[in-house]
Amino acid sequence: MRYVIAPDKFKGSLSAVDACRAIALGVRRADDAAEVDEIPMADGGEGTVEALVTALDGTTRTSRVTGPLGPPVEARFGLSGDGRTAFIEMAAASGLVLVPEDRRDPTVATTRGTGELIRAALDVGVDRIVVGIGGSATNDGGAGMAQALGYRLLDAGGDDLGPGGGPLARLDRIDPTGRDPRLDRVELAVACDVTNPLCGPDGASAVYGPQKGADREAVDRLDRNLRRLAEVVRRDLGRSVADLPGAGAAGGLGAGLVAFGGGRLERGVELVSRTVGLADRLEGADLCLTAEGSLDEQTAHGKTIAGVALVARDRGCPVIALAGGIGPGAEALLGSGVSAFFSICDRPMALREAIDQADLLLGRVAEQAVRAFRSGRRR
Ligand SMILES: Nc1ncnc2c1ncn2[C@@H]1O[C@H](COP(=O)(O)OP(=O)(O)OP(=O)(O)O)[C@@H](O)[C@H]1O
Ligand SMILES: O=C(O)[C@H](O)CO
Repeated sequence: MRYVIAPDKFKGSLSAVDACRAIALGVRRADDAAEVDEIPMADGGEGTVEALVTALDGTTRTSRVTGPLGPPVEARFGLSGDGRTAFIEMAAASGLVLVPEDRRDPTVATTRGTGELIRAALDVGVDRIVVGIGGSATNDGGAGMAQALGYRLLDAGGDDLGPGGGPLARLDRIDPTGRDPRLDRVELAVACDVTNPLCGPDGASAVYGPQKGADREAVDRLDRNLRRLAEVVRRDLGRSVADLPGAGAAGGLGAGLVAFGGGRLERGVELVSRTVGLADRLEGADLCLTAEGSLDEQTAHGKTIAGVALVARDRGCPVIALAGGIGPGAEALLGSGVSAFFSICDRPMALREAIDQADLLLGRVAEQAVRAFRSGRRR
């Protein structure tokens, strides 16, 4: 039988590549004639570059860029095997994981490093850039990225704004004169991990500000500032960005990539699925195994497992989902292409233990799931 293995990462325990490997071992134990296609998946957040580079036989490069709080970080980006497409993950340059918990502050954290990574990709001469956005430390609407790409964001006195979502309160006008002209020659595809709009109760600041260290007062201020940015963008650049689904991903970087880079926003898992050719690879497959660290109501709303299941359903391929933890609302997946889901935990255990043994546990449950599937088929 032919199996497609298309898991996301298990945050904190396994990368998507590791998860593929663990599941494949289990599948082969249950079916020694198994034909296995391993496709590491991602939703735009952390792990996106690794998944795409692996799926497309690409290579990686490292660039020294401005970190979220200023001091430089070494950030990795990917190139497809043919060198035509670059894969960037905003979290590599401007991610929350780069900032210790007690220093998280989206009023000062900047996306400048992400803009510098885009410049590094332009230096390579690619004609398409895929930017995965999510897992950010920032809430600056892509202002820092814009500055790295040559835009000037000016206050009423004609001074350039400093880094972060805070200074946007003083934004008076945007001067695009110094914009990197190479942006006109590339296609910018943006893989968003969420579909939130830029502002308001469902916007970037209100929903994701607190996890980045914003208190109530800061959330209100950041929300007003992003609204101001959207107004000035509309007036000076002629683009309406605030209400696009995904505009509020990565602290409004979604909106910024459309406004300053002419990007197109897409749900991350859909863009990744298309880029790795998931639909074609599912054609004629007997079973798809997908997985993610945690499976709950959110998963059903467009995260990796749900996205993989939709593509598989279109191809008539049954899907079994495996997860570290299963939370309330997971049943919603059963109506959208997932035949069954299982937790990898085979007895009551602490999270630490489940994380430490994730590859072993994942392989075991994959093996049992395939045994059950095959015995059902034989009847
Ligand atoms: N091996 C494991 N066993 C049990 N639970 C795990 C394991 N690995 C991860 N988890 C749980 O899954 C959670 C992370 O879920 P997941 O990997 O789906 O990331 P996420 O935050 O939903 O990712 P993203 O926002 O990038 O989509 C962890 O906080 C942990 O509770
Ligand atoms: O970075 C963030 O703000 C969240 O991951 C949502 O995109």
